[in-house]
Amino acid sequence: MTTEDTRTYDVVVIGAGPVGENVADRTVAAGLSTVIVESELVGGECSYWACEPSKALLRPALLRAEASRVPGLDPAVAGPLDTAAVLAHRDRMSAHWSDEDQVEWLKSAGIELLRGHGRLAGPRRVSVTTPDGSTVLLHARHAVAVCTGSRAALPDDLAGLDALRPWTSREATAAKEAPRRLVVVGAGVVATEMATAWQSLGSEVTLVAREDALLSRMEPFAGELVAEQLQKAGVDLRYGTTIRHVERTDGPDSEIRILLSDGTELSDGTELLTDALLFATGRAPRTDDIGLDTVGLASGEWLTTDDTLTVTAVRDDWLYAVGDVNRRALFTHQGKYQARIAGAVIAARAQGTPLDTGRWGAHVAAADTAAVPHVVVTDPEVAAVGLTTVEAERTGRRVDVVDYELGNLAGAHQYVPGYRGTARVLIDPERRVVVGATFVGPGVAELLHSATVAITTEAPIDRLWHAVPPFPTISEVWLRILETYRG
Ligand SMILES: Cc1cc2nc3c(=O)[nH]c(=O)nc-3n(C[C@H](O)[C@H](O)[C@H](O)COP(=O)(O)OP(=O)(O)OC[C@H]3O[C@@H](n4cnc5c(N)ncnc54)[C@H](O)[C@@H]3O)c2cc1C
Ligand SMILES: NC(=O)c1ccc[n+]([C@@H]2O[C@H](COP(=O)([O-])OP(=O)(O)OC[C@H]3O[C@@H](n4cnc5c(N)ncnc54)[C@H](O)[C@@H]3O)[C@@H](O)[C@H]2O)c1
Repeated sequence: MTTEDTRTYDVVVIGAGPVGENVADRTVAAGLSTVIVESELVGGECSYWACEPSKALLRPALLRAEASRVPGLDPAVAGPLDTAAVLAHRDRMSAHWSDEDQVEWLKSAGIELLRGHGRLAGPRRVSVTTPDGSTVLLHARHAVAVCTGSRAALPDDLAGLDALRPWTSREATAAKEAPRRLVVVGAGVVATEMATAWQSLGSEVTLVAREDALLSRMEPFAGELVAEQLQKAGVDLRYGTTIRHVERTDGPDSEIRILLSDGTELSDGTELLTDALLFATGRAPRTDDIGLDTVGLASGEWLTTDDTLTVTAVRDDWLYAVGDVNRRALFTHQGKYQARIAGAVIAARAQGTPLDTGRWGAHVAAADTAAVPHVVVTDPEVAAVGLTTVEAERTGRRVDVVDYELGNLAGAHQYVPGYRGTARVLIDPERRVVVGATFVGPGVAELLHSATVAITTEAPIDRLWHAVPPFPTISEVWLRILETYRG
C-alpha cells in the first residue's frame, strides 16, 4: 500500500554515515529540528565495511610484524595468526553489522531517524521511499545536507565483471574466510592495506599495479618501504600492469582466470589464476539516484561545494554536500570536520548571523586544503599531512625539504632494534612554518597529530625549537629535523 505523508523539519540530512550523523548532531545542538534518512545501516561505510573492520584485520598483522623484531618476544609470535580469532574480532569491531547502538545514539542526541532511500524532490524537499514501499515527503525549512558517501568504483572497460562477482572493499573487509589466493588490483590505500591484511591472514596475495610504484600520490619513499615489506611478507607485486581479460572457469573447482597486460602491444600477456579478485580502484559518488536532476544537477557526479560546504551550482544556499560525496578529502575524520563546519554554517544562516569565512574562520573547512592528515595502516605505517614534494612541484610552491632517517633515533632503537623509516618535513622558507610532513615507519601514526598542529597553528620554526620532545621517543625526530634545518 502506498501512502503519502509530508513532514517539516529545519534540516534534512540524507545519509547516516559518520558525516551525516555529525551534521545532524551539530544542527540539533544549535536548536534546529533535524531528521536523518538512511537506506542501509546507521554508521555508514566506515563502521561496517571500511575503517573499523579494516583496522581490526590489520592490527594483529602489524603488531605481529613489530613483535617479531623485538628480541625475546620474537619466538612468541613465530607462528601464523589465528585467522578465525582475528575474523571474530573483526566481526565484533563491526558490531556484527547491526546498527542498534548507533540508532540508540541518534535517539540520545535528539536526532530523528527515517529509514529509506532519500531523493531530492526540488528545492528544500526530499522524497523518501521507506522499506514498506510508502513515500514520505520531507520539507526542510533551512537546509538539506547530502551525505550519501561513496562506493567502490570498478573499471568500466572490463567485460563480464558483473557475472564474476569480484571483491570490492566491502567483501575485502567483511569476508568470512581467507581465500587461498587473492589478486588485488590497484596500488593505493585500499590495495596496500588489504594486501597486508590478507597475506598475514594466510592468503597468497598478488598485487597488480598499473603504476610503477605503490602509493604514488605520497612521498616516493612511502611506497618503496611498504613494497619492500609486502614482498618480504610474500606478496607478489606486479607493476606497470593492467587486466586485459578476466573470466570464471567452469566446473566444481571453478576459479578466476586473469590475463594481464604489461601495456606493450606485442606482449601475449601473463595468466594468473585466483580464488578471489579485489578491485581497489578508487571510489565513485553515491549520487546516481538521489534526485539531483530535480535541482538542476547531473546525476552520478561528485557534488562541488565552496569552503562552507554549500553546493555551488544551486541558488539560495540551502543545499550542502558533506563528506566523501564532495570529493574534498575522502576520510572519516575529515568528513566529520566538514560536518562540524557545515553544522555551524547551517545554524548561522538559520539564525541570520554573519558567516566568519576569513582564513581559518569558524565557517570554512580550511583544513581540507591545508592540512588533511591520513594514515595508511601498512607495515610500516605511513602518516602524512599537508603538502608533499610532488604537490609542491605541481603547484609551483617553493618549499625547503628536510629529511631524517628515523632509524638514527634512540627512541626508534628502543621501539624495535633495526628500525627502518624516514621523515620528511616541508617548510615554507619565507614564513618559516611547516606546510607538510610525511612519516614512514613502525608506530608513526600517533606522531602525525604533532605535524597537523604545527601546520594549522602556523607555529614559527623558532617557536617549535622550544617544544621539547621526550627522550627516548620517536618524536625526537622533530628535534633532529629542526637541528638539520637550522644548521
Ligand atoms: C576499505 C576502506 C577503509 C577505510 N579506512 C579508513 C580509515 O581508516 N580512516 C578514515 O578516516 N577513512 C577510511 N576510509 C574512508 C571512510 O570510510 C570514508 O571517508 C567515510 O566512510 C565517509 O563517510 P560519509 O559519511 O561521507 O559516507 P559513508 O560512510 O559512505 O556513509 C554514507 C551513508 O549514506 C547512506 N546513503 C547513501 N545514499 C542514500 C540515500 N539515497 N538515501 C539514504 N541513505 C543513503 C549510505 O547507506 C551510508 O550509510 C576507508 C574507506 C575504505 C573503502
Ligand atoms: N587508512 C585510511 O585512511 C584509508 C584506507 C582505505 C581507504 N581510504 C580512503 O578511500 C579512498 C579510496 O581508496 P582506493 O585505494 O580505492 O583509491 P586510491 O585512489 O587510493 O587508489 C586507486 C588505485 O587504483 C588504480 N586504478 C584505478 N582505476 C584502475 C583501473 N581501471 N585499472 C587498474 N588500476 C586502476 C589507481 O591507479 C590507484 O593505484 C582513499 O583515497 C582514501 O581516501 C582511507
